[in-house]
Amino acid sequence: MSIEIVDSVEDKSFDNYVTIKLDDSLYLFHLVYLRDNCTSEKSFHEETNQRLIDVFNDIDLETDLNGTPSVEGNELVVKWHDGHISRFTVKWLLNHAYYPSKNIVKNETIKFPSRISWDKTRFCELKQSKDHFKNDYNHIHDDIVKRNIFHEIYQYGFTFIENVPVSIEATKEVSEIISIIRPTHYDTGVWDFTSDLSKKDTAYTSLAIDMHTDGNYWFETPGLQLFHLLMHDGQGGETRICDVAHVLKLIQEKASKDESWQETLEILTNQPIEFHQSGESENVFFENRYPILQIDENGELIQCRWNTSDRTSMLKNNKFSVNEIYRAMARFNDLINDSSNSVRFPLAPGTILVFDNWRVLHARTAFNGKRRLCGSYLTRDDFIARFRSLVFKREQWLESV
Ligand SMILES: C[N+](C)(C)CCCC[C@H](N)C(=O)O
Ligand SMILES: O=C(O)CCC(=O)C(=O)O
Repeated sequence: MSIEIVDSVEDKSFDNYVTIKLDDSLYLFHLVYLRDNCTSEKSFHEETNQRLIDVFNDIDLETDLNGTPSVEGNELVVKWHDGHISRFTVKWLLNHAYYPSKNIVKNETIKFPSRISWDKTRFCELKQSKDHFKNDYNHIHDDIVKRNIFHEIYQYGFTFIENVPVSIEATKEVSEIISIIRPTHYDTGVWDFTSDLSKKDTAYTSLAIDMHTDGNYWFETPGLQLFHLLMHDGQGGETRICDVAHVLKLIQEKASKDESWQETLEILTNQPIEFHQSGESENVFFENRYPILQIDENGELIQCRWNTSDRTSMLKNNKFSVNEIYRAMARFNDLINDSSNSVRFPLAPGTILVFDNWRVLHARTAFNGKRRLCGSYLTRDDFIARFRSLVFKREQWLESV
């Protein structure tokens, strides 16, 4: 595919551009964009994959954005008036084309596997199938490479790892294989708790806790959460989980047919709700800037923040009437607790449950007897970064940054 320069302006600073013809299509690149993204040794650090030239501080924006484009071999070459020379391959130009956009790399190879939402029926099908959620501690590194653990957490929002030694050490080991343990005031590492109110939170009691995500009172809510039951010599204490990605689809489906559900969706995705953690006198946490459901421009779930026990009693800076807010919350609560949308199972020593705390709600039934649960909060960025490096070869990724 050969490059043909169709048009260019080269002496008007930010307004400079070059229009090229590639494969019978026209693409326009502003010269400031090409200068900023020059891949020459002087402009870009090959090993760290970072810019070396700061286009805003290192060059004179009035004169150094002026350049003369030409074609040499099969590369677009820009000779800048300060003497610097940039060269761009056809693949780079197509991959970075933005006017119009034609991102050949991202469309074809640099996409994460799709997320797969589930209800109770789908959960049971997956759980009963022989090739889902059957990760084994003794083969954990194979299970990671065989596209299970990381893929299941990313695609389904949770997974199980079996045959884990019933210990804090093994739980820490598994946590650190998956991501980096997020230290908090509960514990700087793997937390190990029982119903002794050692921390002033109902998790440290034997009370039931309804469906919730943890850490809604933090700006940085825990990305993943990991549970490993160490022992329980009583009844109850069962876990329930629900996929909010699935519940969001149900709400969107209802909203597409019913105005009152449109308002419900509007409230859930736009009304900021306040959360707090005030049980500990020396640590009082509070966050009030986010709605129950954050969704992206495609209507996909970014994050759910829900916890009836940690929600504050304040509803003052409202975008909606209080009665409508409660109606919307009640509808959400009904859906997440609907037995067709949630599953219930006992945790068991030796089996780790790890889940996406931005997507999967969890709950606990009341219990009696001595119960010891350990686990960890895991950072989300490091999980996604490790997952990305499993899914993409670095060179694939480099072409798209
Ligand atoms: C997990 N661990 C027992 C350490 C803390 C539990 C904190 C629960 C808190 N109400 C929240 O929802 O964030
Ligand atoms: O005790 C459990 O099973 C879980 C407690 C809980 O929900 C939490 O720690 O967030």
